[in-house]
Amino acid sequence: MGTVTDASKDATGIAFIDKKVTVVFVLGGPGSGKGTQCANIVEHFGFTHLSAGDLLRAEIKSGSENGTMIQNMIKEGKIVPSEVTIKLLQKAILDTANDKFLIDGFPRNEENRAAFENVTKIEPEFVLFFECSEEEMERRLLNRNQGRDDDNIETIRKRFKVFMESSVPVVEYYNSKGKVRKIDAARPIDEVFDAVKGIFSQFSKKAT
Ligand SMILES: Nc1ncnc2c1ncn2[C@@H]1O[C@H](COP(=O)(O)OP(=O)(O)OP(=O)(O)O)[C@@H](O)[C@H]1O
Ligand SMILES: Nc1ccn([C@H]2C[C@H](O)[C@@H](COP(=O)(O)O)O2)c(=O)n1
Ligand SMILES: [Mg+2]
Repeated sequence: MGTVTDASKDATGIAFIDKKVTVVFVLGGPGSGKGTQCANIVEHFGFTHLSAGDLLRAEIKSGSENGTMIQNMIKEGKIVPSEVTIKLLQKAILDTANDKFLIDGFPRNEENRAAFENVTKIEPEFVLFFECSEEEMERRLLNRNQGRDDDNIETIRKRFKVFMESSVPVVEYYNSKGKVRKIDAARPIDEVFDAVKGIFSQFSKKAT
């Protein structure tokens, strides 16, 4: 892991990422199975999974000064300002002694994408994109039963709208750079992972 000194910290006190890392962005609609497949990739290929949504939910629980703002935005299905999310991602990357990261649910809009690139100078290796119909995603979210504030039909519909309007353009941006690896995520979990494995074959398998 790279050395972090005061001189390498930015104006917000967060250190620059001065270690060489491999980053894969994992994108897809709400409920497309990003978290489920990231857990499989971690187990088989030794990546560290950073879910932007999980980091934001942990920030709410921690009692941070941004907690109420984040909670309100998540309840409304809106995207939290990039500076907040990027700071959490930077800290997680620096605090982890691994050099391979799955960044799940980020970048969610053009602001996320451009700010991450400007601040961290990290280019993703590729973007893993889970494609699934809204009908199937809605069914999965309503059955998830993890007590998430945003897994109710009203917020789910708002999340779908934000995904189409703000997140799909980010996928299109990376597609124009030849970086998107698209997966049919409507199939059963094991079949989706078979397709994911093919894409990750360039990374060595974790020793068991
Ligand atoms: N291929 C699949 N077939 C059926 N159910 C699935 C599949 N993949 C995931 N699920 C289930 O669907 C629900 C949503 O999956 P998951 O949490 O992985 O989605 P997500 O893309 O991370 O969603 P979010 O964006 O809301 O965090 C979970 O209950 C999970 O067990
Ligand atoms: N880059 C991000 C990622 C997530 N959020 C907020 C808004 C999402 O609806 C919510 C849940 O994310 P998920 O767990 O479904 O990936 O978290 C955000 O503002 N910015
Ligand atoms: Mg998730």
